[in-house]
Amino acid sequence: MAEYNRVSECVGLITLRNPPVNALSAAVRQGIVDTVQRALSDPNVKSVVICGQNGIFCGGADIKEFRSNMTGPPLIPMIHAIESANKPVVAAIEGSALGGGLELALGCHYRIAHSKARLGLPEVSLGLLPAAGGSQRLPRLIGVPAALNLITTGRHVTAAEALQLGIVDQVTDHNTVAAAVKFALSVAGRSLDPRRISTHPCPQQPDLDALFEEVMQKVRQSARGAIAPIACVQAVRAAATLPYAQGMERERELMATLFTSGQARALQYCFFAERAVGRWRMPSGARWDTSKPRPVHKAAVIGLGTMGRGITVALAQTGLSVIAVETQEKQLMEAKQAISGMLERGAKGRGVAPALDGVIYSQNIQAVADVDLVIEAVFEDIALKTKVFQQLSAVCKPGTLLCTNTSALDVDQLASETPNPELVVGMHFFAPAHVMKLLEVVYGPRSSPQAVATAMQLGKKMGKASVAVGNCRGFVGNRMLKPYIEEAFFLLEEGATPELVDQALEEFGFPMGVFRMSDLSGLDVGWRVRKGDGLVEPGTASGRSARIRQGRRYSPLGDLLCEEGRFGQKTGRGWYQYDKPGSRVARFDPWLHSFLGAYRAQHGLVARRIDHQEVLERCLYALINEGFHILDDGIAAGPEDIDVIYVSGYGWPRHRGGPMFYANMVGLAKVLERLEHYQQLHPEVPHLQPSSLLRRLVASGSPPIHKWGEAIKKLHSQL
Ligand SMILES: CC(C)(COP(=O)(O)OP(=O)(O)OC[C@H]1O[C@@H](n2cnc3c(N)ncnc32)[C@H](O)[C@@H]1OP(=O)(O)O)[C@@H](O)C(=O)NCCC(=O)NCCSC(=O)CC(=O)CCCCCCCCCCCCC(=O)O
Ligand SMILES: NC(=O)C1=CN([C@@H]2O[C@H](COP(=O)(O)OP(=O)(O)OC[C@H]3O[C@@H](n4cnc5c(N)ncnc54)[C@H](O)[C@@H]3O)[C@@H](O)[C@H]2O)C=CC1
Repeated sequence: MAEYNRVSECVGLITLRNPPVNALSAAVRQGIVDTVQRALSDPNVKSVVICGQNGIFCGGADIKEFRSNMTGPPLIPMIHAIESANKPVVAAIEGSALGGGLELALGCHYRIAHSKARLGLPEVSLGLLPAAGGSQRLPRLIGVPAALNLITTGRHVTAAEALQLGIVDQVTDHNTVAAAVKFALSVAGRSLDPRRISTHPCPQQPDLDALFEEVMQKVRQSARGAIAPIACVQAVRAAATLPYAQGMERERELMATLFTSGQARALQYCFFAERAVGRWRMPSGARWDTSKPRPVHKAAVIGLGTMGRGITVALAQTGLSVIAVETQEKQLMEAKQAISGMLERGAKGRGVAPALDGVIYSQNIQAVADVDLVIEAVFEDIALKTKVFQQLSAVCKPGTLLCTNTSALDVDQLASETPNPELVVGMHFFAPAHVMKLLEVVYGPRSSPQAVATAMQLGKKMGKASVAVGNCRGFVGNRMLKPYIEEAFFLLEEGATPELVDQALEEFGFPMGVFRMSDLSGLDVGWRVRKGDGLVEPGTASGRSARIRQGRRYSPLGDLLCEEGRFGQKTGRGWYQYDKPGSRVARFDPWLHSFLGAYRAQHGLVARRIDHQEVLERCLYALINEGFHILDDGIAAGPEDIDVIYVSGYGWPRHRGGPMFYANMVGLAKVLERLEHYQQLHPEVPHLQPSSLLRRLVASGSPPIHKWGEAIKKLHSQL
């Protein structure tokens, strides 16, 4: 709703009231229509101010309404009525003015913002465009290049940048509403014609065609198949080339296509999923709203290799004091230099001072005695980690939380080696840890809810998409990756090439296909794990039996490449070749292709034609199938948890919503049918055996994804 008051005798003050972000629900839109009419028809009112309650102007359209029958007054005529008003209307912007919220403000004649406010048109990140006139008014106000940048990226700007761009007229450090009321009084009676943005022509822009061509090319490249950024460019082009009314018609047409698209559904699902994972719950019944995190002021990182360095930076950037411990002197010196460099570069990007003094370096584990939380990032070796955890238990003050960044070791086993297993959780960061958004917080049966709450809160403070997951081999992300990679290897054996597999996955929207990714992260990583699992054998045996290990189909292709010293980018050779070690541009490698040919001949495999559809079905459905096992096992609390992990940590295209959302879109029955089909063809591949949860969901009528939680509970209670 919107509340109306008369202040300073002749200013009509309209306050949007719809916590928490004053989204433009039907009731709020109705409230705005009614109160604007009231203010305009009151002869005592000379000017109008629109603000939002609780320090936030407006978070835009109510996204939850998009999936329902939208009722209430539409935004476009509402904003038009404000712009056409014969009394000045001033937007008093505190907190955020986003999407429809900024479009509302652009319909006002003046905009005053608090210095801490943020403004933006983030619709593109929801698969939409600013379709309440935003795509037509913003270019008229700030010019085509700046508007293109804001609308195609959806980025939020600070009040200072908004002032510089000309989006707002004034920025205040004081009470924004008071400043806006004062301003509204000062402009009462002035001509409003120059203030109606829709009546302006777009500022002249030399060589408009070249500009749009260049932007379109860039946007197509970065969009990876997303359609909204392209529609945003087309809408701004309409603003630049057509009269306002025709531009609005184009905006409507483009929005009509986007609004009902699967991509918009996927992106809006991601928006809510990212928030839902913060409301974590454990199988024990412990949950986010009943578990109080401990305060963390001082933290420690043990082991300053690749991961420890990034984790130290991420912690220091949140303002924590960090004790960084590394036993090897040379490593310590290198780490110090690297961490300082990362902190300086990060601070420069954010226009703040680097937190160099926030990090204290030591070679002695005793230095961590008074920290609140430790993150261990030493070599992936259970004996070493156990020793470190025992040392930490002896050194740290009582109650210190002990976290491990292990990627594959058993968190429960580590916990059981300490006197206080309830204080142990996994904090699984992804490389580079100060950049990658994802954090898996891994709890064991003995982890206390407070320990989980503390790690989750710390993750949030570091700006991570933090997801609480149960303990199992590979946790959620890497466990699902295993069948995906294995299928890619099998496809090579059967006739595919790394280029074909990667192209299919990249066209689907992954930034890199599985083989380019493997070259980037290093083939030796998986090799070490497979060796540890006893799967690697000398590469001389041939025939089918050589490719069955531990009772299931196994492809030794990755091992054979490693035996050749082909570890990927770091050695300049892997699934592709590179100009030199460390180079990034993957090139076709004739050696690899003759190697594949020889390998198939040795094993009696006849190459067949494999198309993109088979690549996608086998790699993605195998991964999704594992996701259903994970849900069935209770390792992830819901499909949103899996999807957030995949979108924020594994390059799953956001406009496809995550693997479980994708399965829901494709149709569970179809996923099941294709898995059954491939399982019949490859009976020695257990990960193609459809999960019993998938079967049961299909049998129960394939409920939509938001009902899976309920359905799983019901299915489990029937077991
Ligand atoms: C605002 C924020 C920056 C606040 O952040 P923070 O404080 O961190 O809080 P959060 O945890 O993010 O949020 C708290 C809580 O609020 C919920 N929420 C936030 N924003 C919204 C929202 N806009 N709608 C609903 N709910 C919202 C959030 O989910 C949390 O709740 P929880 O999930 O329960 O935990 C931050 O929240 C933020 O960034 N919000 C989103 C801002 C945004 O993206 N805004 C843009 C929205 S889209 C928009 O505005 C588009 C338009 O206005 C266009 C309107 C046109 C629509 C007309 C449809 C016409 C259809 C065309 C068919 C044509 C047919 C034909 O003609 O033929
Ligand atoms: N590298 C990656 O991409 C990822 C690694 N991980 C996990 O993070 C952990 C660390 O991995 P990396 O950083 O890659 O290893 P790394 O080999 O780069 O660094 C490990 C560091 O620990 C130091 N160290 C060893 N024993 C120590 C001790 N007792 N006290 C203090 N320092 C000690 C070593 O000197 C070395 O500098 C491993 O458990 C790994 O599985 C998790 C996610 C991703």
